[in-house]
Amino acid sequence: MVTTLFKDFTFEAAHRLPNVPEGHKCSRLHGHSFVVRIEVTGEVNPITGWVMDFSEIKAAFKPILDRLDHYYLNDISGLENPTSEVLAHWIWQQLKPGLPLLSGVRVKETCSAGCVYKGE
Ligand SMILES: Nc1nc2c(c(=O)[nH]1)N=C([C@H](O)[C@H](O)COP(=O)(O)OP(=O)(O)OP(=O)(O)O)CN2
Ligand SMILES: [Zn+2]
Repeated sequence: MVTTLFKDFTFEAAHRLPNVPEGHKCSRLHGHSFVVRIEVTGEVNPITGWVMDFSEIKAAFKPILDRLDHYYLNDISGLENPTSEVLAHWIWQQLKPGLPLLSGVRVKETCSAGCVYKGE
């Protein structure tokens, strides 16, 4: 049986979007309480009853979370234009080598807006 697990993380960060049209509100410095959902897809082990321990997802994501929480995202290499889309792709690239079962990265900037990246 194959299932998809998810684990949600939150972090606070500031950003601005440098490539939006002049006068766009997002060209100004502002912050979000970002919510990131990490999804992992795999076979359920018949003995443990899980694909992997949720704590393994937490451990894999922690070093990445620590690079984002309470930082100015534009200062991070690869996040010079930190849209939700760019951030989701960046997180995927950082996380996939250490979490091969990764199947999705969802980034929510606000309660009503965000994106999902599921690999190329
Ligand atoms: N496709 C994208 N569009 C926008 C992004 C993005 O990353 N990808 N980002 C922004 C801004 O960062 C903005 O802070 C969030 O956008 P928005 O949903 O417009 O924010 P509001 O809370 O002001 O939304 P309302 O529903 O209008 O209150 C913009 N667009
Ligand atoms: Zn924003």
